[in-house]
Amino acid sequence: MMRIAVTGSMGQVATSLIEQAGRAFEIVLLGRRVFLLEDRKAVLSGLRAAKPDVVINAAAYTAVDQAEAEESLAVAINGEGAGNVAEAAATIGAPLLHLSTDYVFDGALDRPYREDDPPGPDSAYGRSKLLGERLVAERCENSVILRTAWLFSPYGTNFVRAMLALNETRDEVPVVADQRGNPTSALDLAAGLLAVAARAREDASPTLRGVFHMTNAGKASWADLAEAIFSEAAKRGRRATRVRRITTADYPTAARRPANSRLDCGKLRRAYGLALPDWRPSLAACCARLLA
Ligand SMILES: NC(=O)C1=CN([C@@H]2O[C@H](COP(=O)(O)OP(=O)(O)OC[C@H]3O[C@@H](n4cnc5c(N)ncnc54)[C@H](OP(=O)(O)O)[C@@H]3O)[C@@H](O)[C@H]2O)C=CC1
Ligand SMILES: Cc1cn([C@H]2C[C@H](O)[C@@H](COP(=O)(O)OP(=O)(O)O[C@H]3O[C@@H](C)C(=O)[C@@H](O)[C@H]3O)O2)c(=O)[nH]c1=O
Repeated sequence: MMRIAVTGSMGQVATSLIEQAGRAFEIVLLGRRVFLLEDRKAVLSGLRAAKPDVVINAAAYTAVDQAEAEESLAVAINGEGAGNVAEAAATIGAPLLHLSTDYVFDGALDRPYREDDPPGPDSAYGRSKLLGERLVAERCENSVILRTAWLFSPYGTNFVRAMLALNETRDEVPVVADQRGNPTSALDLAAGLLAVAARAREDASPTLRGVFHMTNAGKASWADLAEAIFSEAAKRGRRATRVRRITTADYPTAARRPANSRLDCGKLRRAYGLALPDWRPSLAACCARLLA
């Protein structure tokens, strides 16, 4: 059975990988208790001891607003830390799947971003993730960098869980309507990552390496997503919370987020024959679980 070492034991993606792997893949979780990404030697000895066929780096500093005040920590984990994982994966000879984000783009384009569009992050989190992409590409040729976006799942911290918590007490919630992206189920993403891992292990062709976008199909603004979440809640007899559609200027945050961060996933479909489904049924399934 294929053995996959996953960094980030309690994270949304790591937990979703465990759920989707079932009995088909053996997942070895390497959480913070095993090593910190910043600790180069510990990363190498931890990955060496795990003896994986493939490594998935799902660990990261993901607190977007907090990163503005802690950029050096975000860079140490998402930049240098990702580089440490890449160096270790190259040393042990395992292909690496590394996760990155739509926030590497500034959001000025008015179409979905392609892999070769120039990045230009406006946030500390985005800059730290872009450095991670560069170090992974430099230090591990045998790597696949997968940019995803707007993750939701029954696990961890995410926008869907935040909205369902607000639904318990609020009749109306203001939500920004002028940032557009691709809401993505971490469970759908995990299924896609396992398919990429299996293929990447068998086939080292250059067309299967490099940067790829992987999100659910379909776009939304945060306000659209909130409306869909509250509609799922109302269907199940919960409060009918309304969304007040506001602008980014009406909702000041420490970090600047892209106005458009939709990702074009055509390259993944052409190279790997993979496309994730529309976000709406996956959102409904996630809400059904959280509201059960
Ligand atoms: N969430 C989102 O909306 C998006 C996420 N991504 C990317 O996807 C990946 C996974 O994200 P997600 O699962 O949501 O993240 P989470 O925040 O849910 O989990 C991240 C995990 O990283 C681990 N971690 C944090 N700091 C360190 C450290 N210093 N050393 C080792 N491990 C550490 C933690 O592991 P432990 O459990 O052991 O404490 C934590 O559970 C990340 O690369 C992220 O940038 C990309 C786009 C969107
Ligand atoms: C909670 C809340 C947020 N918002 C806005 C703030 C922000 O512009 C937007 C999203 O807010 P959040 O802070 O929940 O999401 P954010 O942390 O920006 O999510 C990002 O996380 C990182 C890890 C990624 O890589 C990105 O792809 C993306 O998923 O919604 C509202 O308008 N109303 C609200 O009640």
